Amino acid sequence: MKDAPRTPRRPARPGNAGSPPVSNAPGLAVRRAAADAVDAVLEKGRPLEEALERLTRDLDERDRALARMIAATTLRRLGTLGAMVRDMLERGLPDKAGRVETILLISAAQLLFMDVPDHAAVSTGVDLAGESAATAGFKGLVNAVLRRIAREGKAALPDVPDHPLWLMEGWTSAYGAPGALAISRALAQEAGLDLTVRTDAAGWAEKLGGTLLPTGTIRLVDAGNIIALPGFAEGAWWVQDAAASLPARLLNAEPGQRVADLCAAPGGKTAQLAATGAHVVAVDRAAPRLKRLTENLDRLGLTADVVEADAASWQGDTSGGEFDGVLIDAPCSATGTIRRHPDVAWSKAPGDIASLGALQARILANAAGLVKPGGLLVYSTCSLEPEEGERQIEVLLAARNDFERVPVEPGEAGIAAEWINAAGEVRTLPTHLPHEDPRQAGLDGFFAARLRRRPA
Ligand SMILES: C[S@@+](CC[C@H](N)C(=O)[O-])C[C@H]1O[C@@H](n2cnc3c(N)ncnc32)[C@H](O)[C@@H]1O
Repeated sequence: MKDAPRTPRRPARPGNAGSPPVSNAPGLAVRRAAADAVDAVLEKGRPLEEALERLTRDLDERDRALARMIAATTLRRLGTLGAMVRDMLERGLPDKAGRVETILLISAAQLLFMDVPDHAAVSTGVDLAGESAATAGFKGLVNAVLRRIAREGKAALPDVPDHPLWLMEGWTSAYGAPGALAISRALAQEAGLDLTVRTDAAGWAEKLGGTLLPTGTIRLVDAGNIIALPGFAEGAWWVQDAAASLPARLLNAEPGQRVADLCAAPGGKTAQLAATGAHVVAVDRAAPRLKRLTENLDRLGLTADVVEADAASWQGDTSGGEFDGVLIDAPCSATGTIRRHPDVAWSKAPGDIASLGALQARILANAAGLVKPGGLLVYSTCSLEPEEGERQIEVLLAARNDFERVPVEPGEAGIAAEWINAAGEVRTLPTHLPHEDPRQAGLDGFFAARLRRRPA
């Protein structure tokens, strides 16, 4: 999803040469992994999940989950944590402080936002500083700052956005200043787990103890181990945010129709389309992700033709010419999914929006040629940035006067009127579907437009 070169967010740090021996004190390996994962995101632009997989390989399941929670919480609340740490460090940190800042951030995340005893958060932070020659000299400072945060921090959380300035500026120009702040606050909350079911959504909601949303999605809070939940093994449902379930439904695919799902892996939308009885061709350029798509379809007992190809140049399969429907779930910045992937806010840079936008335009232009006259084209992204959504459709419609929008109607697929923009396109926001319990609230930020190729 991201090919652009990264600019390190902070200067590279000295290595650990000559460091004191690495300790195996309880809880320390977890914090070390969390700190390394945060550094991998902030300094190298690596995806958090990829970094954690590598760094937590030797931990047991419980410690892996704790390391993930510490790193994700740190990234989710990074604006607040950074401001707090800076406030507490009256004279700032010298350049040679190495990763003292990361140690302070992950420890403050535990103190302020997690159910970790204060003494454990402070002592593991101090021990972590003591592990490296570059940071050992700051143990006293780490101890003092963390004790002060434990004492005073919760009552004095800085009121700052948790997301980088360039994203806040983009959201302000798209959604207004109050809208951008509300989006940032909503994105700082951890999302519940949403499931799309094949049939009997109400019955499965009851069996799983979840809430049935207007879109037909089941929302779970504290779901635990997904594969142990009823219905997983028999393929009754799959994980998919409520907003992510909308684009495929806008295609209104019917049994016997030929439908192309471009940028299909790992197959959440392919499964939806295949479940309608349509003949689905699923296209993606990433072979490992297509393998996951095939495994997912197998578990669900669904079938699709699977094609490894570049959607910007794929000319269709040989079996039947143009398609009744084409869905594009384009590669994008994924800023709409920051609740679930807090690293996205910090691993992306403004240049990514431009380069992804260029790829999206090429895929959209090619896909338009695959739709038969009278057929539908749905274009979607999980991005909050209009450059990856609304602007792409404007450009396509300016170039292809044989296409027109088919506006989305309120109530269609459970879509609320406030999720539809003036052009009749879906624009969901993390502030939508409000609920007093933040784990029950919100939608991923998605854009979806439905177009028809005019009949010949
Ligand atoms: C947002 S994800 C798709 C999610 C998927 N539709 C689902 O619902 O599970 C975007 C996908 O686009 C694929 N992709 C990126 N560039 C592509 C290209 N030029 N051609 C085809 N697929 C591409 C990526 O491999 C990735 O799987």
